[in-house]
Amino acid sequence: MKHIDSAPSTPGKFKIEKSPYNRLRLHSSLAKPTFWSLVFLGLIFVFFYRSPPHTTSDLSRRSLRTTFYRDANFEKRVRASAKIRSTNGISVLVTGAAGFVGTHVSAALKRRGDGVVGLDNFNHYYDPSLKKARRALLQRTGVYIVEGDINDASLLKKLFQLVPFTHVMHLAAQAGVRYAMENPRSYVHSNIAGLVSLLELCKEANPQPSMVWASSSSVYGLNTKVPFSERDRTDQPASLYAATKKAGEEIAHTYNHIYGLSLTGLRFFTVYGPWGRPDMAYFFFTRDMLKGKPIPIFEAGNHGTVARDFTYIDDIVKGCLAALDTAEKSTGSGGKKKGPAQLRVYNLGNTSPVPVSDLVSILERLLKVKAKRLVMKLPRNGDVQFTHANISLAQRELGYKPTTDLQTGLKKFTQWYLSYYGSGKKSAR
Ligand SMILES: O=C(O)[C@H]1O[C@H](OP(=O)(O)OP(=O)(O)OC[C@H]2O[C@@H](n3ccc(=O)[nH]c3=O)[C@H](O)[C@@H]2O)[C@H](O)[C@@H](O)[C@H]1O
Repeated sequence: MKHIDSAPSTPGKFKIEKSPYNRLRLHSSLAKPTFWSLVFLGLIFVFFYRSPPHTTSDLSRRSLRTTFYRDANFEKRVRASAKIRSTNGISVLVTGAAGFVGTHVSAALKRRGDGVVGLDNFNHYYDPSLKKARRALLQRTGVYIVEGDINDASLLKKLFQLVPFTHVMHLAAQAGVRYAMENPRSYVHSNIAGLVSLLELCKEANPQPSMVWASSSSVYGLNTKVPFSERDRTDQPASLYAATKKAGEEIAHTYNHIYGLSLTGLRFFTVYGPWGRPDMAYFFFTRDMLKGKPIPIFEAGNHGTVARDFTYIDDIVKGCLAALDTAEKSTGSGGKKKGPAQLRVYNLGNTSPVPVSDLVSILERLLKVKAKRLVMKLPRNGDVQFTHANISLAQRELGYKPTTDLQTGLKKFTQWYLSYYGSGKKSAR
């Protein structure tokens, strides 16, 4: 898997002794604060203003990005994609539309006659050819995906000028709990800076759209009270990914409070299914089992079971659409709040956790191969031992009712996997 950002920028590696400024510091007490101010400003620059991809091709793509949307064809495509074809239909900007959940949600909205415009930066966190294949799939249903980043304020502004979106389905994010230790800045870039960039546009828009966005089951972190309820504590994240999603929930509170934006966060529980994410365990277990490679299965201390409340994509899509359909209008306009607005958070899980070893047994039966199980200790890099959703709030307020068990869902996934990659030669990266 290629990484978004391989440029080293670890502040700990900053070798202050070798700096020429060091000598100046010894000779002038006046220079001391200046030197440290420079170091401080430098660090701020490195952490907050440098966007993750920095290759030459990325830079040229960025300059293209700022101009391509002045093209009349671009405007025509966006408007056509945003066209509402049903009575009471809504007009939705879907961020992360070439992602796993984004593709399924966009297709479902389009199918029922809503206007949908996609936005995706097609980054290289996992194989972008899968994202392009999802884009082709959506193109056939009439959904156009604009290639761009949620941090690109002028692009967002342009899209809001072209289409008075009633709703934003915000699914663009840096996902994955373990990768956060490799590339922490990409999480800040997408899940915090990107979210704020989008909320800034939403708050300025007239009319303001209602936003539904992807939070995560990982916000429950080290919480041990099961099943996880929205009322439980979420102040002990076990990964930076979880921390950025939790920060997103607090940021949502602020924009709701100050600007009257209607905001709904959905805590997804380990979503799986066809067209899924190759970085997730069920996906790469399938790939590696078919190749005869060993698969690492985590267990907690004292041979404790590691389990997940795996949730099938179609159930998640129903939850997303229900959240959009029950979202009240934002109350502000042009950056001004006119009254209190809706602020919601829901668990979208399956309510039946399954041990990871059972998931592997199901895959063995479906793929007709014996897994080479490599049982190992749960690494301390962000994983939690189990997740289990209490979904009564979503049931009551969204009519959310998951109907797909893991066996059925994985059957659909493996059928898709084998038809997309074949059983061996062309396998997922
Ligand atoms: O609900 C979420 O909010 C998150 O769900 C997903 O995270 P997780 O639930 O951790 O899924 P995933 O990596 O597939 O690991 C599944 C299981 O396999 C175990 N696991 C994993 C890797 C491995 O090599 N071995 C192993 O046993 C592992 O310990 C775990 O028990 C999304 O990736 C994340 O973006 C976020 O959306």
